Amino acid sequence: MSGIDVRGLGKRFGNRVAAEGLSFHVRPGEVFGLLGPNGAGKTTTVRMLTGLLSPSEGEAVVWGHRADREGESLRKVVGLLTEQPGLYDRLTARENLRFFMKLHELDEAKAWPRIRHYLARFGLADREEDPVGGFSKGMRQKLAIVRTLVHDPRVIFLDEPTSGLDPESARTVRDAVAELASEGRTIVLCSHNLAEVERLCERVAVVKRRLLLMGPVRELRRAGQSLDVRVEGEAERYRNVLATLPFAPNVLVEGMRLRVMLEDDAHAPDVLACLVGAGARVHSAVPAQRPLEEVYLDLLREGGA
Ligand SMILES: Nc1ncnc2c1ncn2[C@@H]1O[C@H](COP(=O)(O)OP(=O)(O)OP(=O)(O)O)[C@@H](O)[C@H]1O
Repeated sequence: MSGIDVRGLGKRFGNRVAAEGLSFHVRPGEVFGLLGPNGAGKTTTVRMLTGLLSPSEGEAVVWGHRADREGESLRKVVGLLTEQPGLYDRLTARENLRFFMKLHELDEAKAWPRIRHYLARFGLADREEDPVGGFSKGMRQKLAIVRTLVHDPRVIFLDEPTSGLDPESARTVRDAVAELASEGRTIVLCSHNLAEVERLCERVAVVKRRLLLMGPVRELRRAGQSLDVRVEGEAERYRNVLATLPFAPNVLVEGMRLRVMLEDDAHAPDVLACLVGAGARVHSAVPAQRPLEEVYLDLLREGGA
């Protein structure tokens, strides 16, 4: 089966629970975001899904291979970009890539055209013969991504792929990620860059040992929608009257502005009627979606231990 299927996956290190009860499915062609604060268990999860760590509970099937039992066949279909990709400084870019081609027992003649395509894609075509020791941080990161792709993996795990890249290089990487997904590959992106996750991922899972929330990015943002109202005079005086509404919206006040958090935007007219009924002169009312970052931080504040 293609994609990733995770059921009740968990890992303990001694008494410490790094992950528990994780269940989710990622489709082919999907870019799936794995979010969570430091120490939430993302790396542990990725290591289990790539066969590097055996789970304490549950199971994962990655592109048809049981992650805990079929390590060898799994490695053929999975590419992993870790946070600190080890490249050999004394070797050239080409020698580094050849080393990994050998590990994967690839037919070099067949693989090079594809690899050269990626080198060109990431602006490294003319650096093939240069020792990696002289590469900038960004060039190393891009070479590490090319290395992740040497064996043409169907499932790609990317841990902070744009970390240390300048905006232009970050965009090249984002475009490449979208392209790889459009070719039908499954991509799991671990990132603390929520704007990037918002741009690239269709769905995200927020983890903190367990799964706190999972869903399409669009829906998560909708859950964080608000109505930004500008009134005449101090907005503070309307705070109490809004609190009497049956759906009791959460209200932030700043000068003449009220930010009214709504669970359902069908309540927006009730909010406005209530304000006008209380004598407010409303200058503007604009529906706004909160950025994923705010929704995420709220979730972690409220969220499970
Ligand atoms: N090999 C290990 N031995 C003992 N504890 C470990 C080991 N690997 C991870 N842990 C623990 O498991 C928990 C989850 O760590 P993990 O690295 O998976 O988090 P993360 O979400 O990837 O964090 P970050 O965003 O900081 O990279 C942490 O408490 C960590 O100390």
